[in-house]
Amino acid sequence: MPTRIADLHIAREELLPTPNELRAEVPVSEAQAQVVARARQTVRDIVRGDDDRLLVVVGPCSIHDSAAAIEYARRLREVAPRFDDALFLVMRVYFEKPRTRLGWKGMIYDPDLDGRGDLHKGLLKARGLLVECARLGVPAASEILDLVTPQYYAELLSWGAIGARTTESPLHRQMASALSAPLGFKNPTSGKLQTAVDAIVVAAQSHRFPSISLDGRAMVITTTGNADCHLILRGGDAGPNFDAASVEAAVAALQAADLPGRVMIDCSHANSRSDYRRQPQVAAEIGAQIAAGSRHILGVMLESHLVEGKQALTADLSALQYGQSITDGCIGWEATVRVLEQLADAVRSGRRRRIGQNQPT
Ligand SMILES: O=C[C@H](O)[C@H](O)COP(=O)(O)O
Ligand SMILES: C=C(OP(=O)(O)O)C(=O)O
Repeated sequence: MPTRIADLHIAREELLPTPNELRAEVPVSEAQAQVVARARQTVRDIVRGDDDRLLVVVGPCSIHDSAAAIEYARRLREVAPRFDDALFLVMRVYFEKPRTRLGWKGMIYDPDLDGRGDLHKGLLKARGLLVECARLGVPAASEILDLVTPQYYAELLSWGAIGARTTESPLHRQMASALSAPLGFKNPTSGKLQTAVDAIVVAAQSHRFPSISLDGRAMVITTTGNADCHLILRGGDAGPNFDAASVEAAVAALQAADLPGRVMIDCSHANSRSDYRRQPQVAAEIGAQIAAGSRHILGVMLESHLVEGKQALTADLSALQYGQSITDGCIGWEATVRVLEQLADAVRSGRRRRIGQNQPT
């Protein structure tokens, strides 16, 4: 018997459809592609400071129920025109969750919420939901965690994130250099800003690395680099980093690397000390900086769902409450609208203040 040295820890192997096959099953129309392309251009303009509105990435911590996600998207579409002069709303449509230890890994990995891990179904549902968002005219945002799955859906994103746990990963940085959407790098969970600043510099460069083709073959791609990456302050081990002094420190770190001194601030995660009820207060303090005329804040992130709080995922799926998160706690819909109103007022006040002081708007 030959000595077995391969696949000692593989229990099962199953084929997935190729990205092209999945794209054919859930196609994107020209009208939907235009929604994505237009939203990306607006996000790009905001990131570069050519559009003085605030980018607001808002929505559930994770999607586990397509119906609730579509209801959320509809509500966002309904309120968006009220804020259009001040805010550009992009919905969090997050399918892949990086866990601190163990836990549900998101809709792509486990769409049936039962641990079976039907990735084919997960990819179909994820892509279907992104197409539906585009059909509704709602720009979508997601964290890109896996290195293979983006080929199945990333062309539908208007904004992407590399999370706190992967900002230091060279593989995620080079993957970011390939992505077509503008993208934020979270500061790592340690809170060390330089890691995310380095990531932005790396992602802007061209890289050559192995990937999977749309026909499902191994290939080498050469990227041109993604020039539309920015920093997201999400707090860290030492506590929050949304206050004016932290923003100033982040701006200095970016400028020292010859990058524009502009950041997005996450109101959740370590900035809320993982308590969703603190998000409105964090947003209010960010709003105060914007109202005082700061142009350093390009965007804000909120974890928000139809119903506030979070619930445990158990084997009894019938016990799940519709519209409530099964990962991080979220603010509810009414609180979300109030936060959006306050942020929009802050943007308008900041504009007036800069005009009064003859500063560039
Ligand atoms: O936003 C999501 C969570 O904060 C992240 O996935 C980590 O979650 P966990 O610490 O509950 O695993
Ligand atoms: C996982 C997330 O955040 P972070 O990477 O900051 O923990 C998230 O935004 O869903």
